[in-house]
Amino acid sequence: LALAPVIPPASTVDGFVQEFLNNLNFRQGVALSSSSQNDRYLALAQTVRDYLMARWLEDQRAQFERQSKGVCYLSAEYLLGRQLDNNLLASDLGGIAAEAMSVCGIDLDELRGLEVEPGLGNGGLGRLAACFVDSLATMSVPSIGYGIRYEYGIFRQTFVDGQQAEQPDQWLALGSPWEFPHPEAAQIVSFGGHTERYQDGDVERTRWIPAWNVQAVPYNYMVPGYHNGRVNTLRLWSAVATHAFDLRIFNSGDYAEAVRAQTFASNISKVLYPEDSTPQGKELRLQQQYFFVAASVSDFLDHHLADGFDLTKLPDRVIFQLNDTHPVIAVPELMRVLVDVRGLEWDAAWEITRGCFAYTCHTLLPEALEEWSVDLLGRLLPRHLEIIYRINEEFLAEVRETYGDDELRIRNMSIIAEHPERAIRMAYLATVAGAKVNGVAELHSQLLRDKVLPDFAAFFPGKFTNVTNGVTPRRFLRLANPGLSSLITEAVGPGWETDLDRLQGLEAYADDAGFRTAFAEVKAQNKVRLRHELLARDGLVVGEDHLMDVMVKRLHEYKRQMLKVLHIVSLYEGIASGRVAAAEVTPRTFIFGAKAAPGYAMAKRIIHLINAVGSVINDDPRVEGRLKVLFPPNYNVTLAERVIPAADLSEQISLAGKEASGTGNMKFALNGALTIGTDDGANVEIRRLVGDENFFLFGMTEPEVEALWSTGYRPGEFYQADEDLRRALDLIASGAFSGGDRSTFEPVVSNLLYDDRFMVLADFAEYIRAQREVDAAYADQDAWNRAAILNVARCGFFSSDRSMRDYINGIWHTPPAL
Ligand SMILES: CCc1ccc([C@H](C)CC(=O)N[C@@H]2O[C@H](CO)[C@@H](O)[C@H](O)[C@H]2O)cc1
Repeated sequence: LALAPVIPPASTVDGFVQEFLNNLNFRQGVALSSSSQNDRYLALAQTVRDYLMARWLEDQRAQFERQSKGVCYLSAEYLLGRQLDNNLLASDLGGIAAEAMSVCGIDLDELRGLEVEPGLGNGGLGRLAACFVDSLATMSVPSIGYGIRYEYGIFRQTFVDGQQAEQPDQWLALGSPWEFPHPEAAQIVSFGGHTERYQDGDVERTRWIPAWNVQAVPYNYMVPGYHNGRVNTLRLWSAVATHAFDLRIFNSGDYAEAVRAQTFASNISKVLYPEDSTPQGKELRLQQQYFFVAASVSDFLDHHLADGFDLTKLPDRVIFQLNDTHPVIAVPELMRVLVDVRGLEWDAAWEITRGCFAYTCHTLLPEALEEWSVDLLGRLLPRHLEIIYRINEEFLAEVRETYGDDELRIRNMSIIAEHPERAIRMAYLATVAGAKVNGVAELHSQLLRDKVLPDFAAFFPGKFTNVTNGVTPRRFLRLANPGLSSLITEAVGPGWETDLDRLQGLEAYADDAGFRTAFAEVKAQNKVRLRHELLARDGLVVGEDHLMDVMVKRLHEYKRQMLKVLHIVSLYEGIASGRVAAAEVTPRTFIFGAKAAPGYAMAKRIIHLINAVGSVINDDPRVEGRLKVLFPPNYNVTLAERVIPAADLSEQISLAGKEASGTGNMKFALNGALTIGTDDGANVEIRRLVGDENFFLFGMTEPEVEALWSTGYRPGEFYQADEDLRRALDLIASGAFSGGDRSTFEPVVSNLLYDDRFMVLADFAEYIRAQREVDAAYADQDAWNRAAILNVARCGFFSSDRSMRDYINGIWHTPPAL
């Protein structure tokens, strides 16, 4: 019986109904007649799980048996989005489920609306991890995603008087049907304490005497492949105390003390840090990083290697991909386990370790590169500090061998920064230990080599590479845009979902008037759907037959939401002043979606300004029907799936050299929106593939930005020289959007006039020029739709499956196990 295969339920409507009712009755413990909507949703989720379970268990067994090389993706964030529809799509059960639910008198649509998305990430990095694990499963690549099961994900954003307010994200409150706890596979993770040397025969060894421990309890999530019968695992760790409750203290009446250990421990996986660019250097953050990394490394060594596995062969068995610097403490952790626990020699252990890691950098902002103070790291992880010191010593010895006593270079390349305080440069540690280091778009990887880590690029020839990001076409095209998906299938046949280059087949249809009409109809339908969504969700009214001008991404000054605001204010000022006839302005609805890190004051002011501008414009009869500014709160994956298919214009307007890649830009292009953008991140590759004529390029290039910066950038000069710019800034400064109170947005205006680190004023004129081209182009709907179809046809490259192929061929060497 033990070896008997697990039989999934019958893939028939009756089979599904039976399974559903079983779950409702026996798992939820309710009868259909008395069941709540949430009971029905949970039972539905459990039923879909049951259909995927057999594949999952078989896959786990087969992966262990095969012992072929696999990927362990280490990420502090996974922005998964809702699971129900994706799992129904992957298992091709959508039709059966809808029918089965109607047999039970249930509206599947209502149930899918109940799902709370797991917001276990901030933005680009977290969503990319989710797209990558989806592609790895769909490509049958042996892999495990490891991360943290935060009790509270990214905060829920609401607006109070137009200002961002944050509420805790209680995503687990109504149960989480997609997770499987495995307390039996818990790992012990230690912290603090000290190290001591001891003699082991003629070998001097080190042992770590920790001060305290916690348990890491794994929760498994299914990652189903698309129509390939495969299910990979995402294992997220939750922290609990080793001794949850002290009865003796409880009986002494000190209840808080009795559970202090539990509270202390569970704090580790309590909440996601909402920063996505500036590390706060908080101890709890380092605890979180070490917690999931230590649990993951031990989990893999303990549960995924065949008995008697020869650890020197580990690099042929696994690659740990470091999703930015957040999991880099895994490097000294593997060294500790190999040397202190498994008893290997240092050199043998280092040989293994540097063959097992690769590092992806996701940023260009110097302030986003993590550094941990030697004090903090030494106190929390004393053994790891020792190991990092030795790694650095041996590395600098090699540097010295190559360059001699070039002290400046030594200091510049040292993993240990000396000023302002002694700190560990985590990006340097990742680069020294990683077999490969990659950026996430060609320009980004070039700048990594030339500007961010030039010494390392010179010292480690062949180590630096590029893998341009991608997005999963299952969620962001097939699921989010069913209208366009069926048009594509009609045109190029089925199968493009797992072979996105087949979109090229659409090229010919760009010249087919009938297809253009059908395409335009789909876009119009998606706009109607969004109109209903925003009205129901936030009471926001999308303009009829408006150009949908969309900017959705985290709020950050380098992404330049302020440039978008100045464009809107400039249009409004033109009409309000009577200088421009309203009829001359292309009717536009501007949609913003953006969360600001709670501690990022300027970002929060800009959110306030966007809402303030919106409420004035939306209530001004002079621009009625011409300009609309909508800012639905709490932008997340679910809202993205609604907004992106309805967009005409995708705003990718960061200062050149600042956005590592962007992935929203890819999702918009694949959904038939045209991009207005700078030559930054992956915009460069999008423009190259879709053609200059199908892309609205503007602004300085990265070298021009460098040149202007180095010659001294004086934003005030641009203000003086550009009348439109001056009028727009003056209108904001006048208090026109703050009830006449000039002080409200003064900090935003003066920051642009006297600092403007991301050169909003310098690129304004060019941006306005490009926006006028957009107006002109949009006036010819047929030409616009032709360009939009060509964007879809030429963006198959931006599938995360292609990204995975690049990682597999260039970094991991983990061929699919078919
Ligand atoms: C420690 C604070 C912190 C947290 C997250 C991050 C991330 C690296 C920020 C991030 O999400 N970067 C984005 O990663 C995407 C996926 O590669 C890129 O497409 C975006 O350009 C990049 O901003 C930096 C610093």
